This record gives sequence, C-alpha cells and structure tokens, in this order.
Amino acid sequence: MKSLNLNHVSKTYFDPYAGKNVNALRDVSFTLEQGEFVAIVGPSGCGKTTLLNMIAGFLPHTGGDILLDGKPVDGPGPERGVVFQSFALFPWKTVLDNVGFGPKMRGLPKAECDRIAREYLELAGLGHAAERYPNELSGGMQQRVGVVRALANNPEVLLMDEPFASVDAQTRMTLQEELTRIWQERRPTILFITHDVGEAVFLADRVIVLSKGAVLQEVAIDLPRPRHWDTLIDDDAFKAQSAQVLQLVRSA
Ligand SMILES: Nc1ncnc2c1ncn2[C@@H]1O[C@H](COP(=O)(O)OP(=O)(O)OP(=O)(O)O)[C@@H](O)[C@H]1O
Repeated sequence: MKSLNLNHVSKTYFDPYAGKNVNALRDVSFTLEQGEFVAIVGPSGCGKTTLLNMIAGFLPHTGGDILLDGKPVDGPGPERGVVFQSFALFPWKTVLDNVGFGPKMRGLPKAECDRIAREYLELAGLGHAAERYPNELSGGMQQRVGVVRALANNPEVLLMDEPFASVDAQTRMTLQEELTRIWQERRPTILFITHDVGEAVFLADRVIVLSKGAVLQEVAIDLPRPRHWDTLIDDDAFKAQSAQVLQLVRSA
C-alpha cells in the first residue's frame, strides 16, 4: 500500500426511532501513508467505529471518497485486516490453525500456512500455545491470537477497533508494548481506534481527534521508540502530549 486517502467523507444514517437522518460523519479528510501508525480518539458517539467500518468496506459512505492506492473502496478486501474488541476465534480450531486460516484461504499449502502461523505466533510470544484451543487461553492471549491472525494475512493496512478494551489494565499495557514492537519489526500500516488517550499517545505517530463526526485536530506524537510503559509513564514529554490530546477530547 502506498496510501489510504479519505477526502471529504461523510455518513448519514436514518434513525428510525427519531424518524430523521443523523450525520455520523461530516467532511472527514486525512491520509495514511505506508507504514504509519495512526490512532483515532474521540468521545463516545463521535463516529470512530462508523469511520473504521467504512474504511473496512463493511458500511457504505454517503459522501466523499475513500481511496486505497487511488482506487475507491467499495467493499471488504484482504488488503485490509480488521481486529475488533470482540474478536471471534474459531473455537474448534487450534491456535495454529486459527492463525493459519487466512493463508489457507489464499490457497497456500498446509505446510506453508503452518510456517507462517508459527512465525507470527513466535513474534507474539505464543509459540508454546500453538496446539491449544482458544478456550484454553486467557483473554489476553486470545486477544494476541486475534492480532497475529490478522497480521498473518499480510494486510496492507490493519484496522483495529478498540482491540484491547476488554482486557485488564496490566495485560493491556503488555499488549500495547507488544504491538509497538511488532509494528517496528514489520512496519504494517495501522489505523487504531480507541477512546483511551494514553493508549493513543503511547502507540501512534499521529493522533487524529474526532469531534461530533468531524476531525477536530491532528497531533503529531514525537516520542522516541521503542516505547515502554516503565519509562514513559513518568516521562514529561509523554505527559505533556497526553494532556494536550486529553484537552482536545474533553473540548470535543
Ligand atoms: N446503525 C445506525 N443507525 C443509526 N445511527 C447510528 C448507527 N450506528 C451509529 N449511529 C450513530 O452514529 C453516531 C456515531 O456512532 P459510532 O458508533 O460510530 O461512534 P463511536 O465514536 O464509535 O462511539 P463509541 O466510542 O461509543 O463506540 C452516533 O450518533 C450513533 O448513535
């Protein structure tokens, strides 16, 4: 992927209860370049999930253009991987087969699917769990499997919608550190949606703040990498950037 461009994108829903249209997104424009890690934050109801679902091709947009390498997005595609908060691993498949599912769907031979799956599991420190079934894993481990399953498809852009929201705070910090480490090693393009300002600043190169369906401001995050919570939690630059983004979200 060279770039993902959103040009003046809007989305109007019809709300059958109120009997009128709701403008969930208005005139949203931004660009994601190859290998960037961008987070989108904003208060509840500002349109984050709607935006991600439209980029994923699950929902049609009602105005503007969404272009992947210049081509309009008009449905889901394998070049866009998606990880949700409530991930669905196949309970009847082992962890190895869950992660190898995408490569298998691409028609690769079983040995190659297993090789790819093992490589990604090792990358996430899950090599030892390859033969287990999802219900034998903790919630944090399942979430890791969900992330590497999406990565094993080798997507050009990874779309993540609050993927760590349902795990405990300790595990969440570990998952955030792991994701930044994997991102630095592989450099996938990532668009990460969260309502957690600390998470957004910790992970991203750039944070886009949404307010009432529109882009309020983009904030560049110039913290050195690799990023670790042990050092950043008390780092003045991290605190200042988090405070800046938090103020924007609170004013949104
Ligand atoms: N299917 C739908 N029909 C009508 N209105 C909808 C629909 N889905 C979302 N909306 C409205 O669109 C707006 C944006 O919703 P969206 O779920 O994208 O926000 P969000 O920022 O992801 O919220 P949260 O952080 O609470 O998940 C809200 O006003 C919501 O009520």
